Amino acid sequence: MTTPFPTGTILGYPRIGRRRELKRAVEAFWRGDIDVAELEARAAGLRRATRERLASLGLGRADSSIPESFSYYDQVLDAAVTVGAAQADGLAGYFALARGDASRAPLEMTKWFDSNYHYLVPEIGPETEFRLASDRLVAEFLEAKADGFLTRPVIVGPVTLLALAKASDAAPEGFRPLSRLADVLPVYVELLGRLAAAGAEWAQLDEPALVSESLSETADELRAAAATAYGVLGRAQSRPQLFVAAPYAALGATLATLAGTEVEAIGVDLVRGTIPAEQFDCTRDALKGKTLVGGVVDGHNIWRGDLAAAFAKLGLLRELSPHVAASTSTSLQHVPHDVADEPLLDGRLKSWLAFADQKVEQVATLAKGLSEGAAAISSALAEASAALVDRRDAPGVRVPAVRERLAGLAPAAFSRAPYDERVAAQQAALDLPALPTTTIGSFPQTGEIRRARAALVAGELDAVGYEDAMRAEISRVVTLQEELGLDVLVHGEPERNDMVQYFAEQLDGFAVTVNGWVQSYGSRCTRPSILWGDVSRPAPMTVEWSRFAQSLTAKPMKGMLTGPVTILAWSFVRDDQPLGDTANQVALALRDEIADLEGAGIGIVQVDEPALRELLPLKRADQPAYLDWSVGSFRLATGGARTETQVHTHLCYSEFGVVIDAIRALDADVTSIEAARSRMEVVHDIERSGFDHGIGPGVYDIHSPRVPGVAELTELLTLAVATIPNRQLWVNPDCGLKTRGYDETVASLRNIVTATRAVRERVGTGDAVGA
Ligand SMILES: CN1c2c(nc(N)[nH]c2=O)NC[C@@H]1CNc1ccc(C(=O)N[C@@H](CCC(=O)N[C@@H](CCC(=O)N[C@@H](CCC(=O)O)C(=O)O)C(=O)O)C(=O)O)cc1
Ligand SMILES: N[C@@H](CCS)C(=O)O
Ligand SMILES: [Zn+2]
Repeated sequence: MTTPFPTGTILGYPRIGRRRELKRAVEAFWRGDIDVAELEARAAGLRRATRERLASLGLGRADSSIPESFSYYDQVLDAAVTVGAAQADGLAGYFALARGDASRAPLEMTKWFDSNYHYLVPEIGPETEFRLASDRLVAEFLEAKADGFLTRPVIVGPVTLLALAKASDAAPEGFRPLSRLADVLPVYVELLGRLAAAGAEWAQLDEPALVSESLSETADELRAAAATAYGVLGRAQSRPQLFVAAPYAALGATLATLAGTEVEAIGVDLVRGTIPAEQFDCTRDALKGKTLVGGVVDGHNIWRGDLAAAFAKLGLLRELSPHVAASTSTSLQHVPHDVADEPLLDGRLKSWLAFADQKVEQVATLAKGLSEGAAAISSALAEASAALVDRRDAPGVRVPAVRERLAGLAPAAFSRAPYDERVAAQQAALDLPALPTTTIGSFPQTGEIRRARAALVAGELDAVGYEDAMRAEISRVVTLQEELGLDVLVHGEPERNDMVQYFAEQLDGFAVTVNGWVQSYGSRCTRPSILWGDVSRPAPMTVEWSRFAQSLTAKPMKGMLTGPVTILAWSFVRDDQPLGDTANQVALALRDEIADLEGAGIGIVQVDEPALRELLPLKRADQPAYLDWSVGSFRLATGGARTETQVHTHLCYSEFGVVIDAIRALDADVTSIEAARSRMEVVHDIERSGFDHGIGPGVYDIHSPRVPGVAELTELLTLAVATIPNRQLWVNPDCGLKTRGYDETVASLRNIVTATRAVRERVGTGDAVGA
């Protein structure tokens, strides 16, 4: 006797904890403060609290509507470990895969679709031996069952796992992990068998790869892989009913492909995607009693949204299948826990918002509407609609002065002097050697710095005391860099809680949260700001810190800003106007900041855009328009810089090749990018692309506690100088140093300077770009 799919569910829930309990437990384990049993006990406590919470918000205890979506670090790593594609000896071994240890480098990390979450990239080759190597998913299901919950285990599906993996070092040229699909499927079959034996009635397989057009596989290849995979899993002898979820964009023709297999439920993202009318006929025939799970509540964003419109979308789905369920468009891992947990947010703003818990309630409301009819939820729909109207007309949402300034911009505002002219002017203004060394901006955010900020927030330290502490830290960092012999210095960003939130706190049009933590990767979290109104800059934001830092040294001090695209990407952004319009408002604020930095004697300004790749739409047809506005907003921010001001930008977590044209179009004088984990593979992309501005491929992987040795660094730099003209090359770490400790940072930077000097001697001292 099979049970139907629940009428309301979510694809996943935040796992870090309302007060970041998981972060604290995992980091305590890494420090050796607690043992593995204590870590497991705390994680189990968190899972229990989550199930209870979800039940209290309206999901059922016994109908498989609560997803079992916990992870100690990352869901892709979990799937890789489960099928034996990554070897982990216990939890310590699992974390070593993620973070590296004395004997091995960590797995590469990259963006999860178009979110600000990062997953670990499994390495799979012809030699990979798949086997069911972990029973964690079964154990967590049984843990829930023992507490009286019938939950729905969630795992990354086989197509996505392989499509996101990279070829192992041992693999021959051109090898693609997806070619191992037939070999990994028996492991999934075995896992499903174990889940069925444990009593699971439904299992969820996450297959976001099926919606992406940014992977190396074509849509046809992914569709064929889906047909194979779910053909096999659907025919498994003993298994729970299968729910295949395809979040993050439209599933397109693959919906019909999945419908043609024996899976029982299919999840479609109806926030980012639609089902075109022409697909209706063929899909309706194929669906044959399957449940269509409509992702109509936005898992990406925190707006309360148009609940009536969401309900109407579910009504349309009913034309395809009589079995329709309401869900979130993606896992809720991308949003914070609870609006009610924000004591400092303005009440009116709060009424426009829905965090994870409110979204669960929205799903429960929609499910009630599906079961009992629209009349049963009419007051909830009307309240959500009223909040939308209130938001549209509220003060600050549309500010005439901001809009008039943007409307009056001339095309010249988006361009600087020709590059050659800039190189000559910068050469005259700066005195840099070949292969100049620099860092990306932040130095370690020590406990002392964070405690000082916490004390300021708590009112235990006044503004003067806080500023003194930050100035002392800046002085230490400047002295350290001079001692190390770095060429272009930074002030270290100690005063920034986060590279986006710091700016959001000072710009009009933004609100910030107190407890709105969202997992970024592993134990690291951010509190994305809420961009709700028109943006403007009431006062300079960074100038006094940079002026102070420059006063301490004769070397050039880089001013440090976060670019408009990244500020948008890492905030929750208003959804009532095109992103490009909002980005240009932020850009104008940054443009004014750059002018003020120049006025304070700063000759190099870095405008970080690590999220440029992240917002790239998954569908190719949408990419040109995105690149147009994103590049445009960066150029608007930097277009007012003087010819002799050297504009840097920095990107991390991107496959450089994918955004090379956009990087070129940014027209920054110098671009630093992440490259160390992939052992400088990127220099070949740079060479092939003919990129001719300054470029700093990272030589130090700052996501790992490992200190790179002089020999290893020399090897990386030798590779770089052999491939890229010396005059273009800069030497820097992959990214900022804020997550590292001082000992490893000092040792690594010392090695970088030593290796650079050795390579400089070997290659001669041709001028650097802008030197
Ligand atoms: C560079 N990246 C960033 C992304 N997104 C951002 N918004 N910002 C980024 O920098 N995305 C991609 C990448 C990689 N991602 C990250 C994300 C997060 C971190 C990180 O180190 N996060 C910190 C929290 C940072 C922060 O907000 N700090 C605040 C609050 C500090 C705090 O926790 N205070 C304690 C009290 C103090 C104490 O006793 O220690 C408390 O509240 O309990 C601050 O500094 O004021 C994290 O810990 O997760 C890195 C890369
Ligand atoms: N300037 C920032 C960039 C991070 S992507 C930092 O150094 O932390
Ligand atoms: Zn970075």
